[in-house]
Amino acid sequence: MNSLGGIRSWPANWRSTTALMTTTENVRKVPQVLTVAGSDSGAGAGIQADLKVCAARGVYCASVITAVTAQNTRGVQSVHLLPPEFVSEQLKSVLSDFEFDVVKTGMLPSTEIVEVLLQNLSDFPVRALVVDPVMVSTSGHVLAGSSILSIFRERLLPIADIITPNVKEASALLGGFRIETVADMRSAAKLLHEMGPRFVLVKGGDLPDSSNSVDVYFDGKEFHELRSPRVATRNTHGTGCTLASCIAAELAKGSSMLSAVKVAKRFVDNALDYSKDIAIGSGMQGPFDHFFGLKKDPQSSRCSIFNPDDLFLYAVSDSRMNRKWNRSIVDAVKAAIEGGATIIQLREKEAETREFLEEAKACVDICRSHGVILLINDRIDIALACNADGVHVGQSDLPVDLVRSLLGPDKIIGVSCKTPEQAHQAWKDGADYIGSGGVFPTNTKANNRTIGLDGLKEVCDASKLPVVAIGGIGISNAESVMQIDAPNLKGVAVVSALFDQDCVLTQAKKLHKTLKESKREI
Ligand SMILES: Cc1ncc(COP(=O)(O)OP(=O)(O)O)c(N)n1
Ligand SMILES: Cc1ncsc1CCOP(=O)(O)O
Repeated sequence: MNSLGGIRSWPANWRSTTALMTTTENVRKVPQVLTVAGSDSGAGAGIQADLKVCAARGVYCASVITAVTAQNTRGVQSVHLLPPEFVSEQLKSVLSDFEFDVVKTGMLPSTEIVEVLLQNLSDFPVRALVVDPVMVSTSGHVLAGSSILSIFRERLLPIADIITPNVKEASALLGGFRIETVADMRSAAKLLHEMGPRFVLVKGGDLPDSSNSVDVYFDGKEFHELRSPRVATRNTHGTGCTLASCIAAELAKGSSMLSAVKVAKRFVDNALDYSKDIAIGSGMQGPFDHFFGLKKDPQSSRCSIFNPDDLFLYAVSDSRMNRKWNRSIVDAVKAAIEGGATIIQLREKEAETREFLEEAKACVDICRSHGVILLINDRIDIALACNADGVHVGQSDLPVDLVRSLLGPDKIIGVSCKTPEQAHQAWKDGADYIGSGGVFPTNTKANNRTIGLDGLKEVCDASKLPVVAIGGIGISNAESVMQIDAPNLKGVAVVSALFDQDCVLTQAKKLHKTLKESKREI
């Protein structure tokens, strides 16, 4: 928090000071979040959603209730505000006892309740504050009126680490600022940032006419547009609370802010997708299932953190090239990420196991701090030992179904496929994506049959999984790959175009720009 005192070392000391540390022998400190929000009797949003999200993400969550709503899938029938003194009693009770890593706020329905929250946060400082400025329910019911706007602007936002308004809330906080486009969202994020929060996430789910939902993240210097395909479902009640409490949970576990936001967005997207057909209640806004990640059905619930758009610029490392250019894997990976790589694979064919493990661990740290996925080529043992996000295997490596049983439901598995039959098998065996190529001739992999753009298209057409193209791809031909007519082709995987180059950072930036200018964007 910015000015209420307490620990103010974000983000440099964040990892080292939080979460999971053993305080004395046999005592384990569990990451802890406090949610200060309203109760939803239908349990899709509010306190109930926050508790479920934290449980699903492995974080303890305590709850201070500000209001009780009579609410179901048809809407909000009635709201009962708790007396501010009693909200204060609850706050004192838990803040004086627990060591919260993060406080997350939801429905703060009156100025008096915001006042008691501010007073208690001043008395009991916490490390981070996530503010979801809840104002109107999904069904259109006002949950916090315009009277709270000035205390939000003047006193709550300045001490928030991140605020997560939707476009209507952002507009209200900015006195009616019109937000109709992603460009408007960027302007709004900038103006909100000037009010004092360290990070701003403006959620664009309510913007019309886009097949993607775009959220705009601003850290005071840089913007990130986080896109995901819209899920056609009535079960969207509670998405805002879920996103904010997942951010809080990930921060409590030690994530950087960008990583927490990316994981939270994927969590919401995957929960919506998993739950799109469930039927709870008879109204227009159904709840979704926060515990999809715990289900064991291999086809539907595996990839709790995998977003196919991450395949956009897939950087595959190569030890020979790093040696040739005299740089470490870690430096190469860092430069690739800084240049725009959206996923990293360590493909170190000649590395000694022990040395590879140490390098892989360092790369995991870098990737986590940037919110970028890291996969290991072929080596299931290294992937498990360094807790990578998953593996990429070929047709002559361990079979995918066995890899899945070794890695469990949450890890990402990619598999190389040159034919429609292999693509179908990969899906049946529980892979998350396929890599298809060599699209063009390459010197990086010996004796590798080239399948061309036509072969790639055939594989994409047959694949139920997202596809990334590989083999001989670089700045000069990336556009021709992205322009093949295949909606599941999500990006390109490259080795030499990034790593057999003088400057990885420059090449990654150029390739990222080329891909963005070609047909598909994330
Ligand atoms: C994204 C991606 N696609 C394909 C490959 C090739 O993997 P594989 O067939 O296992 O060959 P090797 O990489 O082991 O030579 C890949 N690595 N990444
Ligand atoms: C690993 C792999 N699998 C198919 S082609 C290939 C090599 C890709 O390397 P480059 O991007 O340098 O052509």
